[in-house]
Amino acid sequence: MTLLTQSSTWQALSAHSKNVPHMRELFATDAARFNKMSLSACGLLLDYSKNRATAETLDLLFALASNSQLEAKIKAMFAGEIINTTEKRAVLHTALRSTAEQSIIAEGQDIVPEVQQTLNKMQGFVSSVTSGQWKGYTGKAITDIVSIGIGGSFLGPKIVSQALRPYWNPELKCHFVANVDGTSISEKLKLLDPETTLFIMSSKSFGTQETLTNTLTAREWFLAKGGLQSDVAKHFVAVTSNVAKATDFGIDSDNIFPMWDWVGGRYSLWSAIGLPIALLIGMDNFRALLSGAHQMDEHFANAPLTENMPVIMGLLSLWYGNFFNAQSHVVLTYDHYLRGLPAYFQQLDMESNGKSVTLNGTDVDYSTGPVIWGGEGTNGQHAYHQLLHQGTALIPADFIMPLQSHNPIGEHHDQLASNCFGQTQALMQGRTFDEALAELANSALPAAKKQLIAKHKVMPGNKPSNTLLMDKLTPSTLGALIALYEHRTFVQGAIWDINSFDQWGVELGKDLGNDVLARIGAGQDCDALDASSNALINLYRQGKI
Ligand SMILES: O=P(O)(O)OC[C@H]1O[C@H](O)[C@H](O)[C@@H](O)[C@@H]1O
Repeated sequence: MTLLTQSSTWQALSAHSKNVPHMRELFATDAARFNKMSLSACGLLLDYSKNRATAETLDLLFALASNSQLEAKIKAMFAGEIINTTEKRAVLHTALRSTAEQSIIAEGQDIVPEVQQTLNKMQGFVSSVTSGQWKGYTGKAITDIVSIGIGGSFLGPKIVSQALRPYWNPELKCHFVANVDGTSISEKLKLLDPETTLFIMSSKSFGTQETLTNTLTAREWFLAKGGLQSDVAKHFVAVTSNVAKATDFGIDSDNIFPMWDWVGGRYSLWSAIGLPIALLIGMDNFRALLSGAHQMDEHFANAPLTENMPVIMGLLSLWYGNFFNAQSHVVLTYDHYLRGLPAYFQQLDMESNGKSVTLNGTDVDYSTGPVIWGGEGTNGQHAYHQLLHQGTALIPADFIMPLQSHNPIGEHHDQLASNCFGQTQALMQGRTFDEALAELANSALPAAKKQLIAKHKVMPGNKPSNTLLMDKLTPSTLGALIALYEHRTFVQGAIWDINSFDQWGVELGKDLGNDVLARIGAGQDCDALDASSNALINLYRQGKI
């Protein structure tokens, strides 16, 4: 057994998990439950009262956090200690949204000045492109940006841009290409004019196959359409921590925006990887996004554990995963602009906490990161919510909704809000057999049939949810919201004692993919691998089944 599961707090939580009353009862016996179990910070309000938790539950969870040295681990991250031990890196995405007055040391050097310099370089670039001063090779202003990148170099820019659509510069369009499937880039290129298109190649490593291949294809297209090699600098810029490789690739050194080893890919939208966002919403709004995240950093670093939003959310999710066998967690966004957020949180959390050994290499004997999934409300209510209400799996849910809409037409927003709140209520209270039977009182069905139908209409309730509200979706509230989930992920990784900042599983896929590519391109059929892989490669080589 690991020290964690042997600990008296863990054992106490395990025993306590069998004795928590149904939430209906918890609400019926405490009119102040919402007041006690809700919290405001950084423009967000978290209602966590619809959870299977009593004061004793929370005390035990906070004790678990304290015993896991959570506060010291938070300090270590902010202080730039090498907490990504397998890759020997500090984890300092928080430095990207620090104030210019702060001083943050990584590997013996204050990194705030270079963060500020890069922001200033982004500012100059954004103003040059959006003012029309930056010209394409025929002297025309840029109208279209194509952001090429994958993983963290794609999801952050894409989803934040999508979320902040009301703030877009109407003169500019942005397209995202991630997939190496030639269809993705081909369909985009069909829409574009090489004279007015600017490509941003985003790759921290500058070694990711998909991104390099898509960039080469974009460059070939540009040259085939009439651009000259000497025009490439006007149409291609890169964001990378590997400046040497980008220069070798042919990107003009003035057009390279740096990032650093101490920023993980899935935490990088705050760096120059966020350039497509900055181009679309302008630098002031981009800085407001950073500032919202910075406020959440301050809250996370300074609020006591019992009033700390990421800590509370992290602990409650861990409670269900480790003590109620919940294997997934659903994120439901009641705002069309936030429809991409579940996919963003999916990468953030699953790539971070999909681990099974502790920092010192011991196999864990508890479950770690759950499957994160979700979608936009209200659409899910007409689909997978059925399983949330009556399925056999316990799936804790986060409901996220702004109180004010950017598009306040008629009764739309009232209906959206009523669906959001109605769902959390239904999940919590469910419907008893007697209630279901009473609803059938006026039907003409025979008594036995009523009993049967009532049985099918029973919903156990007691399904946990958090509700996160904000006044309005703005760059600042979005920044705080994303940072909240980053830190929630950190809290869980810290308690599980795993490295939330490496991704060896993803790396293996890349290595084997390259090996298979070489075998596909070889002059002969493959017989060196397992029978299935050999057969699949050879069928592919033949081009038919
Ligand atoms: O930015 P790049 O170096 O091209 O990396 C892109 C992506 O590659 C890998 O798959 C990592 O697991 C991701 O976290 C990363 O964001």
